Amino acid sequence: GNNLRVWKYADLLPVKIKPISLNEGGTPLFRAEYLERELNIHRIYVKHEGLNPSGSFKDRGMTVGVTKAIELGKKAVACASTGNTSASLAMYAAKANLKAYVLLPAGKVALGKVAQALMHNAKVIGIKGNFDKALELVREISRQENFYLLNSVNPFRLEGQKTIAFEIVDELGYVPDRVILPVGNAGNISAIYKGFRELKTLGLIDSIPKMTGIQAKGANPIYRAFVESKKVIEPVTPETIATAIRIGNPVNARKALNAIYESNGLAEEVSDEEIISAQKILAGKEGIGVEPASAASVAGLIKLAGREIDVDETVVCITTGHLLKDPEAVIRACGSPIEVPADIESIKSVL
Ligand SMILES: Cc1ncc(COP(=O)(O)O)c(/C=C/C(=O)C(=O)O)c1O
Repeated sequence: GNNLRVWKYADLLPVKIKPISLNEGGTPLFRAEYLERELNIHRIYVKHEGLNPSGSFKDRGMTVGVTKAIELGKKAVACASTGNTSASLAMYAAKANLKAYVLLPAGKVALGKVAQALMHNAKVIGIKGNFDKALELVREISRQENFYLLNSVNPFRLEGQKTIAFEIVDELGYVPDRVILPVGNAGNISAIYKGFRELKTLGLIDSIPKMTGIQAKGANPIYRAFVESKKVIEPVTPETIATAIRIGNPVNARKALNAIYESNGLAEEVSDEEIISAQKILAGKEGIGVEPASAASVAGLIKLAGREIDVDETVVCITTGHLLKDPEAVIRACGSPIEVPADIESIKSVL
């Protein structure tokens, strides 16, 4: 079997059979020393979920969700996706010998994610519409075709993702003051909050971190609801280079706003420029390579430092996806490599 990681917490996961597992979870909690110095904040950790088998945190939800599909005798699984859910679904469905169907917003999914969904043998369908439309369609198609729907409307996805909270407490040995993460469909912030709430109910911890959700300025319905202290959102037409969180009508908005309010947390928005700047700092100064949407958590940290975040806080930023997911975004941000004649002089002229 696997070396336990997510399934170390099997007693808190709603699955009876042997799990479909690819060694998901157990991701590192890196100390962000450059950012601590720059922002003058006591402790900053980065939990790099890009180091999961498919390169994103989605694997935690899929190991539980796909195992549940087997338990329920399903023959096919499906999802709509901005990319990472589809990559993870395809990978776990392959392991489980299940048919996988994914709907993607055509032309708006990072190349690495499409490559994964294709090679892991999913039926990959691009629709001429946004993620929100794709989700609406895949819910109807799954009903008609009896596919097991594995978007985060499926509670078993959130059960797996709550293990992020368990690992943070296990690794730190205490509860951090704040957890900062990017928010798109808002499943992850809801799941992590649930994890902390369960630990508190079990008497294993006595405080809960301030859940701090970061959205792209162009896809910010939860941020807008938060600033107006609302419990429901107004959908927006999403636009951001952080295509993983290019979502206008998050299905878990109510749970996410509840998590933010109950934990005395907050929501913040960051521009595409702030996201790319944070992506470069993480890679160039901390050695942590993430895709644009993941860097939103650190862009939010930078924006909130000195304003909402106290200097003596211990903060955990969740970076949700690996840099390799979106190589084209890197070329756009850094430019292409310089090309020179193959001789010493030419090389020395550009060092
Ligand atoms: C890298 C990355 N960072 C953050 C998010 C936001 O998490 P949620 O707020 O739980 O949605 C996603 C989400 C991706 C999808 O929604 C999908 O793959 O369909 C992501 O891939």
